[in-house]
Amino acid sequence: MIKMKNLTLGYKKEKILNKLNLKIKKGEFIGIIGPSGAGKSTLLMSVVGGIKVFDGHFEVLDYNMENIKKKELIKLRKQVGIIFQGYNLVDRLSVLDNVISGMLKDIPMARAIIKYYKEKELKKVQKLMEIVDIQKHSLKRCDELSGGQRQRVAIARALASDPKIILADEPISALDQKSAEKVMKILEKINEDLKVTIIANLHHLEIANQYCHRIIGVNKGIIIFDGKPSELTNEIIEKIYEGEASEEPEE
Ligand SMILES: Nc1ncnc2c1ncn2[C@@H]1O[C@H](COP(=O)(O)OP(=O)(O)OP(=O)(O)O)[C@@H](O)[C@H]1O
Repeated sequence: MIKMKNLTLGYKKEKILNKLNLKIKKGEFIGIIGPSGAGKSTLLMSVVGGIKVFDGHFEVLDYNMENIKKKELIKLRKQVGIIFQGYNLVDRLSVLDNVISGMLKDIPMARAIIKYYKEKELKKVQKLMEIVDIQKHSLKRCDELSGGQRQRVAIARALASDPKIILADEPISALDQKSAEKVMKILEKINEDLKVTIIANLHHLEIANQYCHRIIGVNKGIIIFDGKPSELTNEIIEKIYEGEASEEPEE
C-alpha cells in the first residue's frame, strides 16, 4: 500500500530524506524511531502529500505521489487518519461531537451545525467510543478530559472516516506511562481487529519495541535500520541515535 523507491523528499530547495527504499503492506504496525531532526515527521507526513518529491518513485494506496493532482490528494487524505501529539480536538465541543466530526465528509455541513445526526451515524460513534473506552464521557467537553482521554478521542475521530492507514505523530509524548500504555494498547487492538495499517513516530524505544512489528530507524535523513524489534542490537541503536545531544533515547 506504500512504496518508496530511491525516494528523496524535502521542503522547497532542501532535501531532508535521501534514497528511501520502503514497502509497507496492509496491516503492518510500524514504529519510526530516531533523534530529533532526523526526518521522522517528514517521512510520516509524506504519506498524505505536501512534502516535495525531489527524485525517485513514491506510491500511496495506488496513487502516484510524484505529481499527484489536488482532487486525487483529497481522495487519498480521506483514507488516512492522523493523530498528533497535541490531539487537535475542538476543546469546547463534546467527545461525541469531536468523534462525529471525523465523519463529516459523509454528513452534509448543515446537519453537523444543527447537530442533527442519523441513527446510523450515532451508532457508529457509539461503537468507536467503546473501542477507545471513552463512552462514559461522551457528553463531556474535551477540555474537561485528561491527556490520555483526549488522545483516545482523537483516535476515535481518526477512525470515524474508516481509514486504511493511521499516521500517529508522537501520540504518547505528552502522556504519563499508564496513559501512554493504554493508548498504545488501543492502537494495537485497532491494528489487529480492524486491520488498519499504523505508522507511528515514537520517542520511546522500549514502547516501540513492545508494540510495533517493524521498526524503521532514521538518522540524518537516512534509513539506518528496517526490521523486527528483535533484530535491533545495541550497536544499531547507537547508530540510529548517533549525534543526539546527551539525550536518552527512551525519554
Ligand atoms: N515545514 C518545513 N520547512 C522546512 N524545513 C522543515 C520543515 N519541517 C521540518 N523541516 C526540517 O526538516 C528536518 C527534519 O525535521 P522532522 O520534523 O521531520 O524531524 P523529526 O525527526 O520528526 O524531529 P523531532 O523528533 O524533533 O520531531 C529538520 O531539519 C527540520 O528543520
